[in-house]
Amino acid sequence: MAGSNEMTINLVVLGRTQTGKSAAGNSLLGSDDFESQLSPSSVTTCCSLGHSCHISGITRRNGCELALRVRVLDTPGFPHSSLSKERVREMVRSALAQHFREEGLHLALLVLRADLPLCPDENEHTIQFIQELLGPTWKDFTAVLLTHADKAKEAGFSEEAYLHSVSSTLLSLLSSVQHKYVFLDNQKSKIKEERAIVLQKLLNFIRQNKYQVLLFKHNKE
Ligand SMILES: Nc1nc2c(ncn2[C@@H]2O[C@H](COP(=O)(O)OP(=O)(O)OP(=O)(O)O)[C@@H](O)[C@H]2O)c(=O)[nH]1
Repeated sequence: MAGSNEMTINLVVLGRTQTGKSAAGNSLLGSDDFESQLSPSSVTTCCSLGHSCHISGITRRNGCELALRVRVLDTPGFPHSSLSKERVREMVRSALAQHFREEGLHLALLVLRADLPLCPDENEHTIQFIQELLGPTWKDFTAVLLTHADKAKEAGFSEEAYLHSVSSTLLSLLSSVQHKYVFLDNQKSKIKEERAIVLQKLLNFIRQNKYQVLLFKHNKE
């Protein structure tokens, strides 16, 4: 994960199609690596890895500034408009093994839209999908990324008011991942300061989990 004065964090974005996974990946990387667009069918059809350049001013170790490097694996959504659940799962599993086999995965980001309710059936399928991918310790390695925070704000919700109004399904999901969640406005988060705030929150989650990583084995497709 780290040289003497640098640190790399490995992330994967997972979730339903059109929730803003690719946009979130771009926000975290500060780039346009991933194709992100509004579409009536799923845009992302394969996994791809993007990495940021070295970012300064985010984190320190023993009083010394570390250059942070972020790697993000973008994935096709689940459910997907043209790929089966099994196909998406195998593609993601194989990409996790290919890209994070040596260094491991620090954090999976479950991407949900803050402006849409999370319903029990959808939640159940998503959790099952993540559990199948990450295994029994998935809760330690998962944080929720609430995209479209701008829309929730436009509708008059502060973060606090939002959390008072959300479905019990989302509240219980947030509780099961030890309240590791971040609101994200993908329109704004390429701004340096906004991006730094989000990255610092993710680093705190990784620190809370003692910098542990999930390792993946190659499996024959
Ligand atoms: N207003 C707003 N729009 C967003 C936000 N995040 C994503 N979008 C828009 O949502 C649409 C879908 O975003 P994508 O990044 O392509 O979503 P995805 O989950 O990768 O989509 P698929 O690859 O089709 O599964 C695009 O038009 C984005 O600009 C956000 O935080 N706020």
